[in-house]
Amino acid sequence: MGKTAYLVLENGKTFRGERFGAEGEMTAEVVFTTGMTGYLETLTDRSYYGQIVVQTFPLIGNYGVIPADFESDVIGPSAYIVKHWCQAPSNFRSEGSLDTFFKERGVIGLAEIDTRTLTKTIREAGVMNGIITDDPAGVDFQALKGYRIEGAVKASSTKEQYTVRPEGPVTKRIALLDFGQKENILRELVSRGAEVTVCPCNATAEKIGTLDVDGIVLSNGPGDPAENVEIIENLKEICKLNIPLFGICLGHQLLALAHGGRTEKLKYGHRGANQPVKNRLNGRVFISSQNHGYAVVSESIDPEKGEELFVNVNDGTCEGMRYFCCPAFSVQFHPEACGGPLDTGSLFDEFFAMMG
Ligand SMILES: NC(=O)CC[C@H](N)C(=O)O
Repeated sequence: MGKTAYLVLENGKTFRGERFGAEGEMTAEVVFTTGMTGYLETLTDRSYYGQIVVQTFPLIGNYGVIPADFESDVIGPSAYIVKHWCQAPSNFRSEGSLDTFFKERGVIGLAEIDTRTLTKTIREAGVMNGIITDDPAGVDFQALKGYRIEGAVKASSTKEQYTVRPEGPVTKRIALLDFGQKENILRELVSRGAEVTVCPCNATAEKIGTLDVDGIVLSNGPGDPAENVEIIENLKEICKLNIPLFGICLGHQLLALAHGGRTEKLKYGHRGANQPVKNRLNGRVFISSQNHGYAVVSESIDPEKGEELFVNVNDGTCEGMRYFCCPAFSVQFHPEACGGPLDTGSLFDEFFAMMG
């Protein structure tokens, strides 16, 4: 049995649990994901920077730790909450248990939490901050309420530009702006024969112009999209290069902001592997993998500049845009999946077709 620790939410609600992984205290925004599998992809997704992730699926860790499934070389979430964690994982690819993995990486895990009640609380009251602590009576609620995720993209992006080449012949050259990218975006591009130059988040139009690329991809990433003022200004110039552009998740949000649009924070976001999205051009519905707390307000974009391409079937929020003023389209969900369904992977093919 692990040592007792607590999750205290900013509304005062307290949940008792048992520690695994690293010791210590952690304050962050508490969000839930409904993915039944794919916990390794979730744990290594840097878009969870500054967040404590709650898994609604009650048993996590049963297939152990499989590095080949990682979406980055760091743990994205600040801490991790589950109902049960599996102490005897079994899988031919497994290289260890969650407990050891968390201890090695200094990440706090909390198990035996009533994740159903916790999820309902967040769903009804909206996303809020929380602290994992051994001393629930000593929580400073003012500090807890004041916690904000800041500087997340800069902290997550690569500092140095680097290039990844395909094994076979190079079909296209792509610049990938790394805002905290998931590795599978890179894999999807390289597997289609692209030579991909991964650029730091603040790469300018001038810099991208010198790379002589056929296309530009804007990656996913953490935090409030509107906070990235410098990147949004750069994107306005990048759009003027008139090179085909594909934005994913944070990339989609930043592209909308660069087109004069607005983003809003959703009550509790979309995180999981079964979010239905509808293509407004042909009415087809796809099941998608998602992890976002903000959404583009599609009406805030000048209809002369762009239109909504995908909409969420559950709540009607914007899931994709296409633009008329430059060769660009973007999606809020994850066509690269990992975890989750591969239904929308063909969007990478559409992007390659766009590059000619
Ligand atoms: N996965 C992402 O790119 C997330 C985008 C943004 N940080 C949000 O929460 O909405």
